[in-house]
Amino acid sequence: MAIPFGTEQLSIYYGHFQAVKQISLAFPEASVTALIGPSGCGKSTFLRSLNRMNDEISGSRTEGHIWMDGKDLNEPGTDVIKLRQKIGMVWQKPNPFHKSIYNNIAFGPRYRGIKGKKALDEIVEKSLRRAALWDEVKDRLNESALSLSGGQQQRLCIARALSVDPQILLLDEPASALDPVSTGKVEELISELKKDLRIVIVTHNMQQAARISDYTAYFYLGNMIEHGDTEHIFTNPDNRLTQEYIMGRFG
Ligand SMILES: Nc1ncnc2c1ncn2[C@@H]1O[C@H](COP(=O)(O)OP(=O)(O)OP(=O)(O)O)[C@@H](O)[C@H]1O
Repeated sequence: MAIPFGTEQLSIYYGHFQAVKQISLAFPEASVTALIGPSGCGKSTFLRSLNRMNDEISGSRTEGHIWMDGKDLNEPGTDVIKLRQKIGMVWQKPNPFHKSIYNNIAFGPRYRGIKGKKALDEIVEKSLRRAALWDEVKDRLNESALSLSGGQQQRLCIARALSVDPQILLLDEPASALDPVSTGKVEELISELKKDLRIVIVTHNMQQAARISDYTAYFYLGNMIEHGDTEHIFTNPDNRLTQEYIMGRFG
């Protein structure tokens, strides 16, 4: 199968319960794909499976394929640590390490074997600049990351994911815990980052999905009901279920 990055017939179970049902979805480069749908429809489970994070949940099982550059990431021999460097993840609640701002960013590169101060300084600056946080923190790099505001902490988590040069960024409701100003900054950042990355975002915020995504997939009860250009999904969806959700008639 020649999908640069995407799933083929992906199913995910918790015990006997099937949370994700045979979803095939490709993620084009330099684009944002939004996963939308009512609570419990399988968005986060699907998102977490893309870098094999869902495997960490005991009792979960994934069937089908996750393709990246011709390799099936769902194969048992996959090195998940390396995989998670290529496919970074940012969670709903900012979760910086209890370390300095600098060491949050330097952690991943050090783990990969980069030890020199100059090289680490460069990565820290570059990652913070890419996450639009450098100007706000450049004079306090040795302070605790926990001294930052919630919105700054979330951009720090994005910078941390960027520090190991991922090709793909998975974002699970990254702005839902943030105030409108911080949300705007994260949205601007996503639009900037997509120039170099594939981004997949779970969001409950329809306006946000419409604003920042190029493609939208609508999930319902573990099925992907519809997928296509965001403009099409939001203005003239093919499926009645998608339309009802977008119009706020349920969910
Ligand atoms: N660890 C788990 N163990 C058992 N079932 C789970 C687990 N995590 C999720 N589920 C179930 O899988 C289904 C999909 O959950 P998931 O969190 O992926 O949905 P979601 O669309 O992301 O929901 P939300 O929008 O509320 O975050 C739900 O029925 C949920 O109860």
